[in-house]
Amino acid sequence: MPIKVPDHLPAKEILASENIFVMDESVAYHQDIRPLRIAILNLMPTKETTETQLLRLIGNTPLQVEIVLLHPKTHTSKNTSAEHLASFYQTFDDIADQRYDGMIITGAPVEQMPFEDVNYWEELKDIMDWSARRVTSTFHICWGAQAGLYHHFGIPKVDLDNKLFGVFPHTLSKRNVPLLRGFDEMFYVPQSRHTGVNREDIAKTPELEIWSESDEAGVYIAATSDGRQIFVTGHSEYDPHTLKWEYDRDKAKGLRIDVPRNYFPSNDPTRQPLSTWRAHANLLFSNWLNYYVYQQTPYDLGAGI
Ligand SMILES: CC(=O)SCCNC(=O)CCNC(=O)[C@H](O)C(C)(C)COP(=O)(O)OP(=O)(O)OC[C@H]1O[C@@H](n2cnc3c(N)ncnc32)[C@H](O)[C@@H]1OP(=O)(O)O
Ligand SMILES: N[C@@H](CCO)C(=O)O
Repeated sequence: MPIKVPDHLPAKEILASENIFVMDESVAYHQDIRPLRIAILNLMPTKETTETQLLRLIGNTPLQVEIVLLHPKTHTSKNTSAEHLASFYQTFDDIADQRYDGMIITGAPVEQMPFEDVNYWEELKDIMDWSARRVTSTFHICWGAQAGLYHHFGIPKVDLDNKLFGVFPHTLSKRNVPLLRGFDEMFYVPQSRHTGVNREDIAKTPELEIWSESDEAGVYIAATSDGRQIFVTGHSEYDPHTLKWEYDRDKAKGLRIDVPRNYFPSNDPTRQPLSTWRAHANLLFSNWLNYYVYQQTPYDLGAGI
């Protein structure tokens, strides 16, 4: 939450230059409070795991948040039961006439096929177009970020020579960005993908800025300068054991898979991995909810965006 200070206090300028959020008394006086409405488009096959991971991070805020879970109606889920979807999920048709304060579009294990071969691609394009008009800020994760960069800006995804798999050091590429408030100069992020997006393609797109990247893992966060569209290539939401689960799964299937980098103590897969990214993940989501959703969204959603 912001620090509220008298309008002309000298410290205000210093704190603002340090990327600390300071709010004028006059703004604070006029700020109304209501629960935030967040839609999560869950494209993962492991839906219940992803729900838990995202809700854990979204729940780490003093703000009240109302969640609607969405799944694509043009895809029949193999790994999630129809009962679970019927009990807890809606589809885009149910909410298309509404506005939301925030939206999260998750990753999906379809990165190695062309976007157009994904059976819910047409539906996803409609949802992404709607999000640009009707959602204050949309947070895209991994394949969701690749899909958003491709659909909104024509940026292609590219195959990597080897799966990018492990926990990698990342740095800040732009200072004074509210999403990165409180971040360390270097922080860790799990990455688990066979594809990526070329830095040059993002850098030459006038609407986009690069906010964080990694020597080994490439661009981590790109966004429109107003933060209404945020694209995050890694999986900060992953639990401590998620990469181990993916590694064991692929080993059991006889697939060629390297030990995830910088993950197991001494790179020994028989040892228990430790989370080194949880603090940054919590900060990333609480900054997004606060600065790009709560502080930006109109009190009366019907009247705004
Ligand atoms: C790059 C990123 O975004 S990383 C995020 C993705 N990561 C993950 O999904 C990790 C967890 N997933 C997994 O471990 C595996 O997908 C498993 C174990 C759940 C299932 O694997 P498999 O049995 O090999 O594949 P399966 O045939 O069930 O398809 C897996 C998923 O791919 C997706 N998929 C496959 N083909 C298509 C297609 N043509 N169109 C759309 N989705 C497709 C679906 O989401 C499907 O699962 P769902 O029907 O339950 O939604
Ligand atoms: N993180 C995913 C990548 C596949 O898209 C997995 O390992 O299943």
